[in-house]
Amino acid sequence: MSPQDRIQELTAQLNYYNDQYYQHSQSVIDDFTFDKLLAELQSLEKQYPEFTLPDSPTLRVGGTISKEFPTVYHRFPMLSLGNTYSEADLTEFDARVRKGLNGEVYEYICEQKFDGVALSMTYENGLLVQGATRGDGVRGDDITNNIRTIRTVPLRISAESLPALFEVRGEGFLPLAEFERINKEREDIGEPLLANPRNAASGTFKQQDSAAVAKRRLDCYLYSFLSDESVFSTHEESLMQMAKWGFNVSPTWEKCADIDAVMAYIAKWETKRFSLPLNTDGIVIKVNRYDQQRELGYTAKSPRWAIAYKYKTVAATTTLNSVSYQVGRTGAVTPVAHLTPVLLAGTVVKRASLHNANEIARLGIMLGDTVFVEKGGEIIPKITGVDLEQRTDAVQPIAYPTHCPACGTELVRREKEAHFYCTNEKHCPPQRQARFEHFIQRRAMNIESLGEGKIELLIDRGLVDSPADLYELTNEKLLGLQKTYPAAPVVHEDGAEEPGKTRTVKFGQKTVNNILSAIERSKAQSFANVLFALGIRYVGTTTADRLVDYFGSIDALMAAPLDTLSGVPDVGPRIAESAYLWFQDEENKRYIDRLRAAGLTFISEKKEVAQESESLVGKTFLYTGTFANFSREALEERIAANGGRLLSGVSKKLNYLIVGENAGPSKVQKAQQLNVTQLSEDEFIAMLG
Ligand SMILES: NC(=O)c1ccc[n+]([C@@H]2O[C@H](COP(=O)([O-])OP(=O)(O)OC[C@H]3O[C@@H](n4cnc5c(N)ncnc54)[C@H](O)[C@@H]3O)[C@@H](O)[C@H]2O)c1
Ligand SMILES: [Zn+2]
Repeated sequence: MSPQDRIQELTAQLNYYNDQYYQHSQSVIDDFTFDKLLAELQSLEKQYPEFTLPDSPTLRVGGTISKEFPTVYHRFPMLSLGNTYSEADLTEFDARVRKGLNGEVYEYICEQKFDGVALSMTYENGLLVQGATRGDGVRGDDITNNIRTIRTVPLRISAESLPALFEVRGEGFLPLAEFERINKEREDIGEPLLANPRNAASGTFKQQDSAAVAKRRLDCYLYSFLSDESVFSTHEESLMQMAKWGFNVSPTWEKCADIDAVMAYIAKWETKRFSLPLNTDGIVIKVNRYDQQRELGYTAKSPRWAIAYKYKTVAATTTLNSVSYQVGRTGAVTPVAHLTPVLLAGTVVKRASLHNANEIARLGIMLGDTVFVEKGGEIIPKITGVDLEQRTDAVQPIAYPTHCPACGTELVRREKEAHFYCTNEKHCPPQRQARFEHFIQRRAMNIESLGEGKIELLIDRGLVDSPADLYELTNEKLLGLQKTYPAAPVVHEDGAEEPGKTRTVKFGQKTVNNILSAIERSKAQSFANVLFALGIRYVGTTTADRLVDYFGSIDALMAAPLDTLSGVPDVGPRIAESAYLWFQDEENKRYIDRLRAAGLTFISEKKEVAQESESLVGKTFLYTGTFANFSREALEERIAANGGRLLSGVSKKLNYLIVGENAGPSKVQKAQQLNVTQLSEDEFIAMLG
């Protein structure tokens, strides 16, 4: 292929990857390969500048702006960072810095390279007025409402030394624990899993509904402070002061006197980074003094005073010994790879998820193969490929089961889905067990005292088959039950196995009392909780809330035609069909009858709001007009959830009138006459604390 053709090919390919990555939050290839292709293009363009295309990805900073959000111009451009995977390049970077600074003494600040989404936040007179994405570096998306949902981003900040106008920048991310929680929930209701925390964060920030964004607890680490006034003289000062002001600064940064100290920092964090609450993909090295940063300046894409060092993915090779199949709550069958134990980034790995049959086919993997396992930030490592050179004649194809490994029912594959399913929903043992676990969780019936193997024992002894049976348990049936379970073996770093401790589940009087009272209390759980507890595919807590708001009772819901169901806000045709079919099933109808007879709640009462804080306790409120961040309901909910009281009109008893756009003039006037304090929307938000 001629250089010109190759340049054309790479440009098209990389532009496609960039578009998928920044606009659609999808990684089609891994970062290392992406960076290699980009470097190849860069070097070809250097050799043959005449072939550089006008839309070359080397000319711009990553993402573009999207149509859905208002566009904002950055006061200071948001650049990318030069990056490298080699220490030799770092030494070169250091040499360039030394040369650029003409023999002056300089220091570096090393930080983690957080793997998320670059965010910019502008504060005016201490108030957060704008939050934006990096976009193309010059203009980004105005996602202020979404950024406001990040609890660690202060909505208002007051300190004497703060300039009237300043900007902070940082990385928005989805903490790993939150990512796992969301995926667990998605698995529970049968939704496809999110691929990785970075793409999930980027996708979340692009959502239009900030209430949905708020449900995912995003976070943000700040790493830069910008203002026209010169507030600091070093990056170090800015990090320390931002933390003091109450911004969320990760304490992982360090000052390094020279490039050797930088190398030591890199070595230190190579595996330690896996203990951080978020994914990182390297280290960012910055010259500490601002005057020296200015001296070194910028290229079109990135600062000359900083560079990112990226870690190569941590991989190991081991042998695939066998594959077992797990059946989840919704009947989805997931293959699990059993490996010869191998040490990977400080932990012993002996199992890896293979996701589904497609993944096995894609990898072309066979039993006995030598496989590559990689550790991303996720807790379960993944198999990324096969070392074909090591393949022997002894390998065996992986025989994907045609029948459920747990109950023998023939597996089916639904249209457009990657998983095979066992359809024996009610009686397949792992599905039944998972159905109970779903039922007793806090967000459902909250009978968690039945956790940790107790359900297993009840099922074992034939005391329960359906969750409705829980309501027929008695002291006599439970007291004294006992079973000892063999425990999983413990694997050491050298691969040696040791039998684990056995586990005994025992129902003493205290345990039985706890269980029976939790079961009794569960009858008071709200209709939304009960609806979620039923375990209808795709019906998560949010959908359950919507359905309850709309129908108010199980009878209305069960009588609803499919069309009505799919017309409910946030309930699409897919969820509607799943719910509709579930309620048509005779066995499900009997199940509901039994739960109803047991006294569970199947009708909604006035909506109760969960308490958020006591910041408004003892204060009374009224609002007028419309608001950027709240619907009327949401505003009323915030007042109640923070302990405030809503009044129905302006009177002497009123403390605050919250004034929005197009406020009613009579209310405002009366409030003025009675000396009632008026609040803007932002001021109200700040009061929430
Ligand atoms: N896999 C794919 O398909 C694909 C596609 C496009 C881009 N990418 C990846 O994205 C990279 C390009 O992304 P980019 O332009 O955002 O640049 P980058 O990831 O190389 O570095 C710049 C970004 O680093 C972030 N950052 C994290 N911690 C920081 C800290 N402590 N200080 C300063 N900045 C910090 C900021 O968001 C900043 O914008 C590529 O190198 C590639 O690895 C992958
Ligand atoms: Zn089964």
